[in-house]
This record gives sequence, structure tokens and C-alpha cells, in this order.
Amino acid sequence: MNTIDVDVAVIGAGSAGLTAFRAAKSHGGRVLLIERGPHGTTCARVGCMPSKLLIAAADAAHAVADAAGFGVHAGPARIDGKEVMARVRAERDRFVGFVLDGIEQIAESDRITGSARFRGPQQLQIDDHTLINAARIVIATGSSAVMPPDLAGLGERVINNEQLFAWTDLPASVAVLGAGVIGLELGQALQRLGVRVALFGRGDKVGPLSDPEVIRSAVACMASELDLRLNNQRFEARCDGDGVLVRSVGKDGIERNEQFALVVSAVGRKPNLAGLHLEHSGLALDEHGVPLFDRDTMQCGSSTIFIAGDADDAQPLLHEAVDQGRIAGDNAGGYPVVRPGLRRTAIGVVFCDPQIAMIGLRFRDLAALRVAIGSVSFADQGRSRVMRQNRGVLRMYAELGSGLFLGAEMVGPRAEHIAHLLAWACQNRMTVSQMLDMPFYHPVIEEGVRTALRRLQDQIEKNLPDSIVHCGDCTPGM
Ligand SMILES: Cc1cc2nc3c(=O)[nH]c(=O)nc-3n(C[C@H](O)[C@H](O)[C@H](O)COP(=O)(O)OP(=O)(O)OC[C@H]3O[C@@H](n4cnc5c(N)ncnc54)[C@H](O)[C@@H]3O)c2cc1C
Ligand SMILES: NC(=O)c1ccc[n+]([C@@H]2O[C@H](COP(=O)([O-])OP(=O)(O)OC[C@H]3O[C@@H](n4cnc5c(N)ncnc54)[C@H](O)[C@@H]3O)[C@@H](O)[C@H]2O)c1
Repeated sequence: MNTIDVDVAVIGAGSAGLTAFRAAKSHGGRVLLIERGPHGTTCARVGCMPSKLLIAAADAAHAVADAAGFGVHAGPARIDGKEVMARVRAERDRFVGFVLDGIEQIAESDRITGSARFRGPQQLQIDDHTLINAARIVIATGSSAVMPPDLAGLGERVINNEQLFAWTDLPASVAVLGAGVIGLELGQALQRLGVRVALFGRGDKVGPLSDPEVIRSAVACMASELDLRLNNQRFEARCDGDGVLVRSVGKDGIERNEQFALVVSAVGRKPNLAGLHLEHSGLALDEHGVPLFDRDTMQCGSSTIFIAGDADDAQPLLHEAVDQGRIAGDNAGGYPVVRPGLRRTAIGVVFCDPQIAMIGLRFRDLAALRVAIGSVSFADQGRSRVMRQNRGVLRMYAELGSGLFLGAEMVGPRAEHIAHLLAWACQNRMTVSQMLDMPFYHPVIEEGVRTALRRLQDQIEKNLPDSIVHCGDCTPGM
């Protein structure tokens, strides 16, 4: 067994770990990066980038199919599954290549291959070959797709994001289990690429939305083109011929038996903590086995251990992984100085069509607050109609009294851009009235945002306390 002494050990060379490594390194001292699997990050290899590449191909197919609505007749699209997947994989490999180039630039003595586990609060063991004494440790081990145990018997006929982007051709049909972010993005993309898709959800909502009006609109949008089976009561699958026989019981109580080529499992992800032997770390864990940590410093309790990215199970998104990695690495490198890092307004986008977005406080966070809600439907919004993208709704939330903009949920056209606009306003602590003072061009989708803002402002003014509305009454001499 080799022994290495370092100032900081970073477990995991994903987006969070790589950022933590660089931030810790900037303080001088010896920093070691530990990776057990293939380098390249989840985002580039099997996550954000290949999924968006598949969606881009689906968008192209959809544009062809939708063109007739403008009087432009392109004829039926011929979708070549082999070409689609060849582009997805080639472009994906290009993105992975950039990450690998970055890894190559890290001195070999600063990285080690193998699976890390805790032997003590400041000691790690790598497989059976190395002991690392680390004054500080950053846990950046990411997350993995959950696989429902009763589907394990399907073997290679049940897949998740790890296998999907290795396809060399598109399958004829898939049953997608889970109507969350991945189920929606991949299910709709595959459907648009000519794959027969049935999307099974166990609840009555889609994606991570919490506002009932936005959920209703999103469900209607998705169900208009997808075979969406919400409130599904039972899902069983077994190998049958060269495919899978799925037995399901829908919300109507009716049992269906259908054949699909594959099952795509998209029922959520869980942090990669199981093999870390956290019981030797001395850390306090929550009820899910995740270390308790401070979201501003990423420090676990008062220990010398920090956590970042999907591993902490807080907001499993790429920009969060990078921000958290920077804070964790900076504090691990600069210890014992531990400072709060920059935390930004929450923003989330689901790249289905129409897109779903959440900014700042969600509807589910509003219960204890006095809020006004302003909304706009995109059904008659000018530019959205021009582009035949007039579907969805935006609901915006503001604090009564102060008029402070708090957050929004939406499904609708160009939500990824509107989400940024609103997140920037939210982080700058703008009031609704200040947002209405900003310029709006014509004709743009943002005019819909202005309509929602005007309605929000009306609500705020209607709810002004009497003491403010009638303040003239208490002026001396009146
Ligand atoms: C299909 C899909 C699409 C997505 N799309 C988006 C999107 O559009 N936008 C967005 O913001 N987010 C998206 N995400 C989420 C985003 O990819 C993740 O939040 C992000 O990649 C997490 O980064 P990370 O560094 O925490 O984890 P990872 O990149 O997974 O890195 C963790 C690393 O730790 C290593 N590791 C684990 N345990 C050990 C151990 N014991 N010893 C040594 N090494 C270990 C792993 O091998 C891995 O390399 C998507 C995710 C998926 C699955
Ligand atoms: N655009 C993006 O930013 C993006 C894209 C993809 C993934 N991600 C990240 O990856 C994470 C994981 O995505 P995900 O879609 O796997 O998880 P998710 O939590 O978004 O959705 C999982 C869904 O599966 C359902 N489910 C759970 N068990 C089920 C069962 N047995 N049968 C039917 N449905 C079941 C859940 O109710 C939920 O709706 C997301 O939370 C997100 O942070 C982000």
C-alpha cells in the first residue's frame, strides 16, 4: 500500500470536482484529484450535452413537420436514426475531448485513479493500493440513475442515460418510466424522431413544476403530442421475444399489455455516497445518508470535509455543481479561513417543447408569505402566435407591500431566455415596478412577460395597506 500526504484531496473529477481542484490549487499546497471511472464528466459524456444534441435533432424533425402550418410543404421527413446518433456521439465526443484535454494538463502526480473510501475523517483509501492522508477533503462524487429493482430482470433491455447515448441507431419503440426532467426531455425528443414512445408517470404532474396552473398547461402541451400516461398505477415489464412486454394499469384502472423494444428508466438520481464508507468520516448525516453541510461555505459541520455538486443532493444542476465546487475548493484550499461563496438566484430549465422554467422562489415556497400572482397565457401573445409557438403560461410571484419580485414558474416559448431575464431581475432584488420601467421591444415574447408584470403590479396596488392608499387622510390639516 502506497501512502501519500496531501493538503486537499478531491474525490471525483466531474464538473464540481474539477472546479474544486482548481480553486484549491490556487491556494498553493498539494492537491490530489481522485477519479474511479472514465474521465469526461457526467455533463459532457452522458448528461446535459448529449441530451441537448438529441433534442436539437428532434427540433429539426419537428420544424419540418410543423412547416406545413406556414404553407411551407417540405414533404414527409425521413429520419435516419444512424445519422442522428452518429452526430450525437461525434459532437458529444468533441465536448468530452475538451474535458480530457484539461485533465491531461493536470500533472500526473496530482491525480490518481481508483475508488476512494473513508478510513477516517482525514484519511482515504484508494482501491487496495493507496492510503491518502489529507488535511482537507472535498466530496464531489456526483449522482447515479436510480434503477427500480423490479426492472433489473430486463438486463440490457432496460436502459438509462448511461447507455442511451451509446446507441448507434434509434429503436422502433420505448416505454419511458418517469415523467420528470429526463423522461420529458428524452421521451419527447425520441417521439419527434419517429420512435413510438409511451411515457409513464406515477403522479399527475410533469417535470419539477409546483404551480398547479403551470402544471395543467404543461400536461396539456405534452399530452398533445406524446402518449402521456400520468397517474399510472402499475408498471411491470418482462423480456418477450427480442423486446419487452409491458403490463400497465392506467388511471382509468384498465390493464394494458404492450410490446416495446426497450424500457428507458428515468425515475430520478441519487448521490454517489454508498461506497464512501461515510461512517468513518465522523460526519453527521441526514435521513437520506447525505452529510449535513452549510450551503454558503459547503463545509460539512465544523469538519475539514467539504461537499459539492450532485453528491450533496441539493440542486443537481450543472451550474450549481460548478459554483459549489468553486466554493468548496476555495475553502478547502484556504482552510482554516472558511468564507461564504457567491450563491445565485435559483434557475432551472427543462428543454422540452414548449420549455419549462423555474426561477427564484417556487409556488410551493410561497405558503407562508403574503404574495401577489400575475400571469399571462401565451395562447394569444403576438410574437408567439406569429411563430406558431403560442402555448403555455407564465406565473410570476411578488411580495405584497414591497412589490419585490420573488420568482416564477412557466411553460412556454423561449423559456430558457425568459428564465435568465427573470433570474437576473430576482437576484438584483428588483421590484415589479422597477421591472416595468425596463425597455420592451416589439414584437417579442418578452411583451408577454410585461403583461404578467402589469397584472402583478395591479394586484400589488390593490393590496396596498389602507395606511398607504389613504395616506392623505392622515396629513395634518386634512
Ligand atoms: C441526462 C442528463 C441530462 C442533464 N441535463 C442537464 C442540463 O441540461 N442542465 C443542467 O444544468 N444539468 C443537467 N444535468 C445534470 C448535470 O449533468 C449534473 O448536475 C452535473 O453533471 C453534476 O456534476 P458533478 O460534478 O456533481 O458529478 P459528475 O460529473 O458525475 O462527477 C462525479 C465524479 O465522481 C466520480 N466518483 C464517484 N464516486 C467516486 C469515488 N468513490 N472515488 C472516486 N471517484 C468517484 C465519478 O466517477 C464521476 O466522474 C443532466 C443530467 C443528466 C443525467
Ligand atoms: N434540463 C436540465 O437541467 C436537466 C435535464 C436532465 C436532468 N437534469 C437533472 O437530473 C436530475 C434527475 O432527473 P430525473 O428525470 O431522473 O429525475 P426527476 O426527479 O426529475 O424525475 C423523476 C420522476 O420519476 C418519477 N418516478 C419515480 N419513481 C417512479 C416509478 N416507480 N414509476 C414512475 N415514475 C416514477 C418521479 O415522480 C419523478 O416525476 C434532475 O432532478 C435534474 O436536476 C437536469
